Amino acid sequence: MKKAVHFGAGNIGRGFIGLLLNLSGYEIVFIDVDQKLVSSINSSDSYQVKEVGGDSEEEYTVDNIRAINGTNINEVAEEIKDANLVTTAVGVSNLKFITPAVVAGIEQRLEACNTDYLNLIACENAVRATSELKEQVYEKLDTAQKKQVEKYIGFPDSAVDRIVPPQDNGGLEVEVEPFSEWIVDKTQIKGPIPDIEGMKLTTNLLAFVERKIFTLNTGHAGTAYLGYHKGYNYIHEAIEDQEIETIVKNALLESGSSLIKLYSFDEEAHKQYINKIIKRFKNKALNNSVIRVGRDPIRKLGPTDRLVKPAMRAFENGTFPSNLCKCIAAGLLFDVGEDKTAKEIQTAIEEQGIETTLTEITGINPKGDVGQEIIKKYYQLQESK
Ligand SMILES: NC(=O)C1=CN([C@@H]2O[C@H](COP(=O)(O)OP(=O)(O)OC[C@H]3O[C@@H](n4cnc5c(N)ncnc54)[C@H](O)[C@@H]3O)[C@@H](O)[C@H]2O)C=CC1
Ligand SMILES: O=P(O)(O)OC[C@H]1O[C@](O)(CO)[C@@H](O)[C@@H]1O
Repeated sequence: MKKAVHFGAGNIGRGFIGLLLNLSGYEIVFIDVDQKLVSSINSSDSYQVKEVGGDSEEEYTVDNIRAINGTNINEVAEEIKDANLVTTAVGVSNLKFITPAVVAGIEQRLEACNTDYLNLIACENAVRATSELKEQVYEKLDTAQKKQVEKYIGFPDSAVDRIVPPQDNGGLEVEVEPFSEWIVDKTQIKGPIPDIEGMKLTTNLLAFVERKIFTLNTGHAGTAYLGYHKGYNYIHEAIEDQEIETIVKNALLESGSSLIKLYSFDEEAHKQYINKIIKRFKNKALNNSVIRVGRDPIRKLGPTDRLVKPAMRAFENGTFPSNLCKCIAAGLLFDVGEDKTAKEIQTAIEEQGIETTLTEITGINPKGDVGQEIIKKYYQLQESK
């Protein structure tokens, strides 16, 4: 049986990548730092994945699973030594923490003269997350090792699209939306293409990953921040608010204006793509909380992330991003007490004011047209609270 080592046994790990690997006949070794989760996987033969909120609600059993605590680097390396595939869904900022185990696993393969091809695919919400992991891994390898790795080990980038909210059942079962899309860069795969059900291949990954992140994630973050501001608990409630739906839809059209130009997308097809995403946000069965979707606003309001990058691109391409500016302004007002970076933003605003904070978080010049618009919207939203 083929073996996949998957880092991150959370929502996407169990509810999407784990499911596809199981459907494709892989044994899955989950690596996680949450010991409770590790023990729970090891004491279960299987778990259920349920599609909710669609026309047909499929249910799947994922079996052939076991788990290892990610802090046991040697044990993880032993598994990578003879694995057929390595995948991750740990959160892009955690990739640096799995690098030591990945490097140790690669070293073990090299020492064992294992020349079977291996591909490592990061399934994270970021443009070129696998390339980021590859860079971190390469920093730790010497020239001879890198030469071998270049021959046998691929680091394909990918785009992952499936909404899987946090689960509150206390077990391993995961409820997911029916839609899913996993697109992998074919040009970066080493050796034969892994046969994975539901994994699509492309030679133009950047177009797909940017289309996904600067539409779905842009819209999700905007809905979360505007929804939180208006006192909604869930994404589906927020997007049913006509005012929020209009702002989010227009923000996606602003973002889309550059995507259409950059990647020659068909304008009508892109509008349909936006409409379908807004419909997915309306899935009541997911109970996706605005606090979770908006989590970590410092990352989500970063210069290359889902709101600021499309806003600046739209502006540079001649579309004024007033709706994206409103979403960014709402993000700066996301004062969720238990969210570490939301708190940091609020403290920065209190201590040094909105202008300096805006530049620090987003890289946007507060005196420029976009900066001025965000600040104006920030004060308007603050007053309307
Ligand atoms: N949930 C969703 O709807 C989607 C999530 N994503 C992306 O997938 C990734 C994972 O997201 P979720 O599954 O929602 O998060 P999650 O928080 O449910 O799962 C992440 C898991 O990774 C584990 N983890 C963290 N650091 C680790 C480490 N150093 N070693 C091993 N395990 C570690 C955590 O303990 C947790 O179990 C993120 O990059 C997210 O942006 C992408 C598309 C959709
Ligand atoms: O980006 P994060 O904080 O990991 O959150 C998970 C993400 O998963 C999604 O729900 C679906 O891709 C996003 O909208 C959300 O931002």
